[in-house]
Amino acid sequence: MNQEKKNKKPFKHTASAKPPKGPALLNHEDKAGLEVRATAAKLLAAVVDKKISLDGILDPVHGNPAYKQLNDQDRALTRAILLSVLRHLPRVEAALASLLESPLPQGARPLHHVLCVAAGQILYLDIPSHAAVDLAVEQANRDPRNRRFAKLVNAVLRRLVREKEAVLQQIAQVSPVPDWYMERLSAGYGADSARGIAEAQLAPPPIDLTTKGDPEPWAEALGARRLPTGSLRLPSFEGSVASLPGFDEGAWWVQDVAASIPAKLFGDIKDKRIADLCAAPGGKTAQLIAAGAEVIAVEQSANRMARLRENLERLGLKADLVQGDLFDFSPNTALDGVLLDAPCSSTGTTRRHPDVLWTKGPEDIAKLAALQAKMLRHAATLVKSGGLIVFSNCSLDPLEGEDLVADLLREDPTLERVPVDVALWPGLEQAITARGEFRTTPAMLLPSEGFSGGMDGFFACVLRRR
Ligand SMILES: C[S@@+](CC[C@H](N)C(=O)[O-])C[C@H]1O[C@@H](n2cnc3c(N)ncnc32)[C@H](O)[C@@H]1O
Repeated sequence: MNQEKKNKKPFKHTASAKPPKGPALLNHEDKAGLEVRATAAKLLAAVVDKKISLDGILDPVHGNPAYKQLNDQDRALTRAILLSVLRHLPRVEAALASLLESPLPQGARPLHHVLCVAAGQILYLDIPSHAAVDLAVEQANRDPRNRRFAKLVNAVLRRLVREKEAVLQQIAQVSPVPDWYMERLSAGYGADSARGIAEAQLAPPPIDLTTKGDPEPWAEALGARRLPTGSLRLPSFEGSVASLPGFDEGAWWVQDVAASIPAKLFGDIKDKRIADLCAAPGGKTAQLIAAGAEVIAVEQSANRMARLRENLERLGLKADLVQGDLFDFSPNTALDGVLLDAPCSSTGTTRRHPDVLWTKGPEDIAKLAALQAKMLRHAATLVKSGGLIVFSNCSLDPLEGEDLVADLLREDPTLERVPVDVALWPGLEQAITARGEFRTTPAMLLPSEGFSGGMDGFFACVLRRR
């Protein structure tokens, strides 16, 4: 018993264990593997220490140079490692802490990142553990800042490999999200639901499609699951969606099931004039056009407007495109409807963007909520009497949704809420609040045979100008 306890002692920073490999001549595969891990550690630092968004870093054109110089296969591996580490970061850190006798020295962030990248692979990815350990030790050896810790890296990671199952059980008790975020989730949803949402967002999201016309034939052609909104969920799939039937002919586009809800809230919009004020990359614009509306798509970013244009071209859909700030947009005649799918903290999309929880904080949420309230006030001036305003975003925070709308309705008596009719949304009753607003979370939509569950966190509601 004593002996066993002794063996389980956490490692000191000076721990001596099996000597790590010194700098050695690496074969081609090892070299590539090392480059991937070094890049992953560097990019992890950019996200958690410099608060740079992963989308920007991994952009194939404007992204990080170290990432851009990798081949496609190595980029995919780097991305998979980063997503996995960021998704599970509090638990990865807890696993490492349980194996260390004392915390790493304050300035040892490069070492922290090397260890996290390796531990994330060992715990959560289907990558041979010995490769993760050997490459991390080699990485430490090659970096003068980390060299003196190479033995520690070797010892800690080897023990993590040996004790993986026990460690996984132990860290399952640790909150999977940062404390600030768990506090906000708990305040908004109650402790139990908050925990459910935090666990649900650990699952990588499935791919959902919205079809231009009848989804039924495409459900069959793609072997997809039909969701309550009419969206299609692909079975587990690796590769490019561009290779699937229907892509080239523009029969569908990728859109999370939750993101497909706001545009549907207008009801029948055939021949109505609707402005989509935050339009790119255009998923909701496409839905509005496909439903028969005459659409004006407003988008501030030139790059994102170019993407929207490309997307509409592939889909064979036409809108009036206005590139500019929505605050400068005022059409000659009042509109039948306006969709404001506003820029937000994106906390509802952490299944695919786990970096959000490390690059954003409560102060960003407050700032974004204030901007959205200003946008919504402007949006409301653009519709005629009786016209509808659909407001939505992909945040889970009530400050950016329920609270903001309640404040606006209190201050502007010319607006009223049009409650969503639960009877029209069979299968999604759980997502409609007592006030008649949509509130989806990653913990909603149960899995069915062969298909995963879940949906992005979204807020959506309908307002009418009296
Ligand atoms: C959440 S995204 C919209 C997603 C889009 N509705 C869709 O379904 O594909 C928000 C968009 O608003 C744009 N945006 C932000 N501020 C804006 C402004 N002041 N005027 C117009 N567009 C803006 C951003 O560039 C971004 O493309």
